Amino acid sequence: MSSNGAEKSNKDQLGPGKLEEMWNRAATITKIVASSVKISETAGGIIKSILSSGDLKIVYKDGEVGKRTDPQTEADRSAQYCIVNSLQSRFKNLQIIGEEDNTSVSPHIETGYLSDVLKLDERCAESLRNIKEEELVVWVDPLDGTSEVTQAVKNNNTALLQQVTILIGIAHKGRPIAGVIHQPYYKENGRTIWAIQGCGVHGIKPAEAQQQKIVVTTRSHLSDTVVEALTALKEKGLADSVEKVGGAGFKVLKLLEGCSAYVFASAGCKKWDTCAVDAVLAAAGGTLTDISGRSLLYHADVQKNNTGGVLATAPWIKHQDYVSSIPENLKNQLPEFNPKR
Ligand SMILES: Nc1ncnc2c1ncn2[C@@H]1O[C@H](COP(=O)(O)O)[C@@H](OP(=O)(O)O)[C@H]1O
Ligand SMILES: [Mg+2]
Repeated sequence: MSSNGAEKSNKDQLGPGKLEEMWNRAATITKIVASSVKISETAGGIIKSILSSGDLKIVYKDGEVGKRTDPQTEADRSAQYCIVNSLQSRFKNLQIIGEEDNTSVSPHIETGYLSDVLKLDERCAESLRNIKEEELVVWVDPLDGTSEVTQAVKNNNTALLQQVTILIGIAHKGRPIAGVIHQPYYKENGRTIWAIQGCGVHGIKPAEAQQQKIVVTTRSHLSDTVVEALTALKEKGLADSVEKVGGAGFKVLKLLEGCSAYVFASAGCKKWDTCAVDAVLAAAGGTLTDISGRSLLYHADVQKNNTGGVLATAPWIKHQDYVSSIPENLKNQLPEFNPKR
């Protein structure tokens, strides 16, 4: 499915000459984000079509039978193929690291892009505009919330599907500078949220400060350490209630919609789960670190697991209040993972 829908509608509005001129003038980071928005939406369509077939072709990437926590479906594989190959076909020197193997029974390439991103190009700082393709690392989670997908299909619980997101994060010198989050089951047609450092967040209006402090956490990877962290936050008045929802992408969207913090005091979350949401949340004024308050690093050779856990807070929250309230013994159990650079 080479869908050129965005290009077609862009041409209608701007004319092909103008569009080409904008593309040629745009910085590399702008072009990658403009393409990633469209690619994530095409990957979302692929996921929807596989899920509607009901045949997920599940394999497990971990554990003994009966204890497995890390499933992979045909939707994960096909979405990954589309994202990685579409980006690579246009940006040959990009380093791309995806959650899944790059195989699929139904290969799709997307060549379109969103012209609205190009319109923001001039707002990009010169330091970002000068970054070369080969200096960037792209972290791809083709389907965040895979456990929720398998349960949604098994139990015919379609409400769980809104927790699915597609995440494309772009890092430079180990820090996230841009991100795309596509939520295919948001209302009828899905939505895409994207951000480039210094150019704001698009596709959502971040919520203002709230009275209630609602903390979001995992629904499928709960552990004793997560429970201990949540208990400590409740005692300090930083968690009036707790919502268990799937996926790093969906949890950060909840932070942009009024929840106060995303707490995962455990080690299973990976760099592809956090890179895009780290960039989007930072652009909105929020913060994502490990549970000890250390920034996460996204160099190509970094350890993939976020062994220090994940702690993210909404734009209106003082991040340090949450960091300080996590018990020290938990911080010691989830040690520093970042190599000294
Ligand atoms: N113990 C664990 N084992 C495997 N993956 C884990 C995990 N804990 C967290 N994750 C990954 O972190 C992401 C968010 O998890 P959660 O919804 O539990 O907060 C999920 O990404 P995927 O859905 O892309 O696999 C999930 O697989
Ligand atoms: Mg994920």
